[in-house]
Amino acid sequence: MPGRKKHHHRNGGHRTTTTNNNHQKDQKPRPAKEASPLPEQALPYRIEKSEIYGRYLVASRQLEPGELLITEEPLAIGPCVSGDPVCLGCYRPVTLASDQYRCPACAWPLCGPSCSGLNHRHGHTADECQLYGERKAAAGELLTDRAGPAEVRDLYELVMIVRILLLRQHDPEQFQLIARMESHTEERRKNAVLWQHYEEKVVQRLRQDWQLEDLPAEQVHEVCGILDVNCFEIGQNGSKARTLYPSAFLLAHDCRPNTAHTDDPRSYAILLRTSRRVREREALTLSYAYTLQGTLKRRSFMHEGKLFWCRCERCADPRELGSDCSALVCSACREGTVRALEPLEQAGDWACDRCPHRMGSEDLERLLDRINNDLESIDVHDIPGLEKFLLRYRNVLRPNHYLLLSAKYSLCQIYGRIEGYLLPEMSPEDITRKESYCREFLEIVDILDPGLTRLRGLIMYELHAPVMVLAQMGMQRGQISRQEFQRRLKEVVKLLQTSRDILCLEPEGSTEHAMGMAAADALIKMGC
Ligand SMILES: C[S@@+](CC[C@H](N)C(=O)[O-])C[C@H]1O[C@@H](n2cnc3c(N)ncnc32)[C@H](O)[C@@H]1O
Repeated sequence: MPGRKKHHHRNGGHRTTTTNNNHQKDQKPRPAKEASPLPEQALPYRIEKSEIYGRYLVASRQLEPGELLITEEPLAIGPCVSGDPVCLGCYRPVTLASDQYRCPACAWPLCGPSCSGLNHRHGHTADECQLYGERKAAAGELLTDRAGPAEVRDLYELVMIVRILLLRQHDPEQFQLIARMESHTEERRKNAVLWQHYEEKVVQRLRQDWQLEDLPAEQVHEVCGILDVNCFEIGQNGSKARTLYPSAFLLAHDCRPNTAHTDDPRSYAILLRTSRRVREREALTLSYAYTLQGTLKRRSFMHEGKLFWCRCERCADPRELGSDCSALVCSACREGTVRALEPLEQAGDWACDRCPHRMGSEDLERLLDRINNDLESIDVHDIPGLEKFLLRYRNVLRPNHYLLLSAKYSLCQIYGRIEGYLLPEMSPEDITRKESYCREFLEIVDILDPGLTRLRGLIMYELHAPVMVLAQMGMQRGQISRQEFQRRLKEVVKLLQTSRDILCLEPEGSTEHAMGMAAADALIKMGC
């Protein structure tokens, strides 16, 4: 699957938000109007409330893996907050060059005059275009190739906020569904840096530069909070957007969740399924953070954006449920393993299990940031670069460390798929390398993201090819017995069947669904 730009730990995951409307919270929560058309008593979940989670969903009966729980279109959608400009209609990348097509009325870049998102409620609407057109000098016209990434980011950040504020007048019912979400406004107000950022970049900008003086500052801050706490990051086939969904926002977070979600590339609807069996009354959970990140990073991400400290089983375990994906090699004795002493103490020390060496969490964070920057500077298609990265840090990080796994995941995907490394021209050593990276990665995904999850489906699909090719080579060269060949073939069939079953759950038109179909084809060709 060439074309991925970022390493795995930067991808995937979910983002969510909140509201501070206590009067609304006290009402009996009801599924939103766009939620499943099933009558309330037939829904596979119900809404509960707790001191810790606030509102959250629990299974109303035992649920089997792969059950579709929620499918609903977004209440609001907009570009992600990043320095990368996208089309306001379909969220695919655009440039800011002078020859980039732009909306004739408001001057924001678009992919082209026939973009499917033009005049569409999930894209660039006439209401938004009119407002931006009136503020051309404060918005669209600033988006040129002279604009730096921070300027571009600041302008794109405004889009979804403005879209939600426009709903106030144009669709008050829809706006109310968003306003009932958690915003954590009071806690956010106490964070001076965060509050100031939104005050300057959003509130003042909209009220002064955009001359929207009538916008109440409080309401704008509320919307910013709702977005930070409840947004999902979605996208297929190159498009990237953030969305608010009417019911899916209610799911609580867990770092080893029991649901998985994907989105329809045409309607942007979320499809949320159980990834494994869920007992009646068990909380339905998804991961707000990137599954393949270490505890320190996941917890600080959730604390900064979602305003809570995660205390799930994985976060509480220094070995992260046996995955050890935050473990380091001891820099003093070179033999022991360094792990958090008290993982739920964010500022607590990390210690070696063999010698008295200790490390403060701030030093550790600095070290991890440095290694992360190193990884990010390597192109995801640069096989020698990624291999060197693995060598450079093998005496610093344990093999399952999330930063090494991230590089290994990129390698799993590109070995066998790019020029110079296509399977027929790869050496048996390189094919074996692809196989072992896939196996190492799968072992960890089986622990941290088990069941019917996209990551498992993708990695199993990647693994079937080297197992098959090496089995054929071994047989041709007389290196393995017929019995061993049959055993390996059986594994290939199992891998293809599971990846087909997982990836065919992805929406039609997505790359993953196409891979699921390729797995199904391969099985037919093998007579299975
Ligand atoms: C997307 S909202 C979920 C719905 C929210 N509980 C509500 O009542 O609107 C995310 C918020 O739920 C709470 N939350 C979700 N998962 C949690 C967890 N594992 N531990 C503590 N709080 C959690 C936090 O307040 C978080 O900011």
